[in-house]
Parts: sequence; C-alpha cells; structure tokens
Amino acid sequence: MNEIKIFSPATVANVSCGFDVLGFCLDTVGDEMVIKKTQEKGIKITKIEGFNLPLEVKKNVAGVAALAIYNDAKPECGFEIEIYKKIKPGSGIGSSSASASGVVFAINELLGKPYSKTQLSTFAMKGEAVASGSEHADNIAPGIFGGFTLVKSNHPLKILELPTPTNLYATLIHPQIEVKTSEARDILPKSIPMENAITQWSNLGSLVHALHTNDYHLLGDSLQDVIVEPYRSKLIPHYNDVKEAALNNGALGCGISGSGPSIFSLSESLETAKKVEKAIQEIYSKTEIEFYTFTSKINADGIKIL
Ligand SMILES: Nc1ncnc2c1ncn2[C@@H]1O[C@H](COP(=O)(O)OP(=O)(O)O)[C@@H](O)[C@H]1O
Ligand SMILES: N[C@@H](CCOP(=O)(O)O)C(=O)O
Repeated sequence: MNEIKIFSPATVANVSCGFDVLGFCLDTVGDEMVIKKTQEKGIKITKIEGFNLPLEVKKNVAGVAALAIYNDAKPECGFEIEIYKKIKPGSGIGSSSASASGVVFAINELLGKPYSKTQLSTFAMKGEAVASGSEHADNIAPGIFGGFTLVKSNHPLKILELPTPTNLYATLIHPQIEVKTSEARDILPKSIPMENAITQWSNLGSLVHALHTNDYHLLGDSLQDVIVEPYRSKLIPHYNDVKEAALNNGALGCGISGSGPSIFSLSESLETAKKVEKAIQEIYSKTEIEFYTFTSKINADGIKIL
C-alpha cells in the first residue's frame, strides 16, 4: 500500500472532572487526510483545505507528528500529507489532535503497522505540543484508541481504555470564536485549594466507576469541574446559560469541551439529545454569535480507514 485515506475524528478532552487525562471520541465530525509514500525521503505537506494552516512541516501539528514517527522508523521512503480540515482550529474538539493522531496512524499503516497505539500516541503528542505548548494525550488517546480513555501517566505514557457507553449521545455547540488551547492553559492557576482537589478527584473516580457499572446518572452527576471551568467559562460567551438550558432539557451533564469554546453535554437518548440541541441553539440564536451544533454517539473505533 502506497497511499491511504483516513477519517480522523473530533474528540472531547477533559470531560469536566478529568483535566488533561479523560477524553472520548466522536463520530460525526472529523478531518480527512491522505498520506502517500514517496521515493524522495522526508515529510512534505502538499495540500491543506478547509482552514488556513501552515504548510511548513515544523509549524504544522501534523508535520511535527509525522517527523516524530519518521525519525524513529527511518524508512527508505518519504511521505506526502494532504489535510482536508473540517474541525475548526481552536474549537475545543481536538482540531490539532485530529491532525497529529491521523498522520501517525496513516504512516503506521503504510509502514505495515510496526508501532502500538501507545507508541503512536507518543509520536502524536509531539505534534500537540506545537498547538498547546505541552504534550498532553487526552485528545490523542481517544482518537487513536477510540471510545473513552484515561491517561494514567505521561512518562512513560500509559493509557487506560475505559468502557465505552454505547447508548449515550454527545451534543456539542461550537460558538464560532477561537480559543487557543495554549492561551486557555496560560490562565489556569498553578496551585489549587485542597478542598477543590478532593472534589475533583472524587468526581473523576465516580465517573470511572459509572462507566464500569453503566450508571449514566452517576456519570452525569460526576460531570462537575471545580478547578478549570471557573477560569475558562469566562472565555465562552453565555456558557452558564447554555449549561442551564442543557440540564433543564434532560442532559445528564454538561461542561467545557477541551479548552473550549465548544460545550458538550451527554444525554441517554437521541430524543433528549435533540431536545437539548434545540434548547442550546436558542441561547446563541438571540445573539450575534455564529455557532454550529451537532449530536454524536461515542465512537468506539477512533480513526477509520476510508
Ligand atoms: N494541522 C493542524 N490542525 C489544527 N491546528 C493546527 C495544525 N497545525 C497547527 N495548528 C495550530 O494549532 C492551534 C489549534 O490547536 P488548538 O488550539 O489545540 O485547537 P483545538 O482546541 O481545536 O485542538 C491553532 O493555533 C492552529 O493554528
Ligand atoms: N487538556 C487540554 C485539552 C485541550 O483540548 P482541545 O480540544 O481544546 O485541544 C486542555 O484543556 O488544555
């Protein structure tokens, strides 16, 4: 195989109480990428459609991730990358991660799959650092592994695959403003009150237990964030109104998707998810802010070959 086309899905990181460790994969929105083997060695980005992103390899998340796997594998070929971007950069649904994860997945396929999913994640994290200034795996892991994942440790990287809730629906609203992950990280406190830490890890543990016991109401009750949300919600217009509308219309829980500005909610039926989607749309419809919404099941498979 000398060429491959893939779908690299959007992802929701943090999931309220799991800053930098929890994440889940979506299936409705994602980027497409085409990776081709070349006789000429090295990495080239030959086409980017959708959003204005750098073609320069070392300035593009996909290019840096591709260089990471390429320099480790030292193949007798090179690779050309085409990115057909659907996930708006700075969206909070893993735009940078979709590029980084997708390209390492594709190169691994073209090399005959010599690397594990964990090894691929370490290469992709190098790309994430271009976007956010740090090598976090909470978007990358669900993209590469699929489903719900928890990053147990970064050094060495250890990713836990949590049970994937098959009958939950994620509804997202993306106000069309950009919140760069790097900026949304800079505003966070360097230390936190012990009381808040206890509440946060209590919710994280409860959420993991809820996934293992299919207790979706406990899962919803665990979607609380007393550490990051108080700072980042200020970057998202009408955040509290959207959250209230989602919960009042039957959502199990609601929170900031990744570093924002996207907001996610989880519902246990498509009917409820659509009711939530309608209610949160009405919040922004009363403003000048452009937005889009979508509902997605949790994608158990992650990146797909097209
Ligand atoms: N291939 C790429 N895909 C997405 N963003 C990229 C890419 N290459 C570089 N970037 C930069 O990374 C930032 C987007 O990453 P990030 O802020 O994490 O957005 P998101 O929250 O959607 O992941 C933007 O500044 C964008 O210019
Ligand atoms: N843990 C990261 C997650 C960033 O997610 P993204 O979808 O906004 O890239 C953070 O919160 O900084």
